Amino acid sequence: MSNNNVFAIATRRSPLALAQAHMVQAMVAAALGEAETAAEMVAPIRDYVSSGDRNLAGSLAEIGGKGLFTKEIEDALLSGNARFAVHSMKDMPAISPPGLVTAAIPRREDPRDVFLSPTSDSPWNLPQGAKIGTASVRRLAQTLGRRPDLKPVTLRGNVGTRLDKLDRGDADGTFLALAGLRRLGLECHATYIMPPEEMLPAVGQGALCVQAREDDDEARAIVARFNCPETEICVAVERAFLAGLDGSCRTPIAGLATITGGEVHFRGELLSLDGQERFRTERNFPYTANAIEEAASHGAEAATEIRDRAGKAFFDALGGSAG
Ligand SMILES: NCc1[nH]cc(CCC(=O)O)c1CC(=O)O
Repeated sequence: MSNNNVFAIATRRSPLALAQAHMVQAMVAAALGEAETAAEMVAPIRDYVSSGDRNLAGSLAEIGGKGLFTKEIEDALLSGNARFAVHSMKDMPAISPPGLVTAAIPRREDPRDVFLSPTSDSPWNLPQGAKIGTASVRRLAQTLGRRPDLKPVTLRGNVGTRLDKLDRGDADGTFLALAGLRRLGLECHATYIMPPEEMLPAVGQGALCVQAREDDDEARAIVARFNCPETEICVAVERAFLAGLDGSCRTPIAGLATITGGEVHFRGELLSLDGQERFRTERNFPYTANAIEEAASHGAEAATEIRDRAGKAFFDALGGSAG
């Protein structure tokens, strides 16, 4: 496993993944003290087609859930073909594969979801029985909870593909992460930014994960320079909450931590697939940089509370492993 001097960055080939990899490429060049014009030389981008991208039929849950979008890229790291990998934090499995670590979490982009529709200014104002296009069990449950009459349709594919499908009338409305739209320069397509009170985002949404080999001290030291301690704490709370509840994407789970005035504020929720059952909790605690484990313990404790309140029957009904 040779560490060549080039800091190659592995990524998926989708337009969003490439945009994110280019952002990290610029950060790596800056951390190395290189001019932006040298970025492609010092940190070339190597793109891979993931099994998640190859299997676009069916829902994520059916195909096999999280990990599908990360495996090929992680293999590139482990084999030494790349020094870094860039992932959406939202797509990361609960547990890091052996030999790899999250080496940096850059400052988070806006974590909120957006609603997109050619005809309606909000999901709540869609006509009776309208088609809502989403493959996300979380977004669907959160929507059906308030609008059980809406008809779910699958609208998978890259962000651009989904916008095309929406224009063609495959659905009357859909949801996307604001972060992704922004990174693609497509924010103008957003119809309505969902307040977290109306749609709590997915755990990790809007954050990036810069992964490296655990034993690659040189690579880890470089990206540590653009790690964002606040984002790291927020992601630690949210991911501990997710891990404590299930961690798969078959369960409608949402979680968002924010920091204001030196306080971490966390909200988490678990829903039934039809959104009719909903368990919410909150935690507030002082922000301390680097207190990752303490932050994670708040998320884990919030998960235990929700798990107890929901009860075994709730998880059995989901058919999940979170019994
Ligand atoms: N599930 C795919 C995925 N993974 C991360 C993002 C958005 C970017 C982010 O959350 O940082 C998206 C698309 C979407 O949900 O709209």
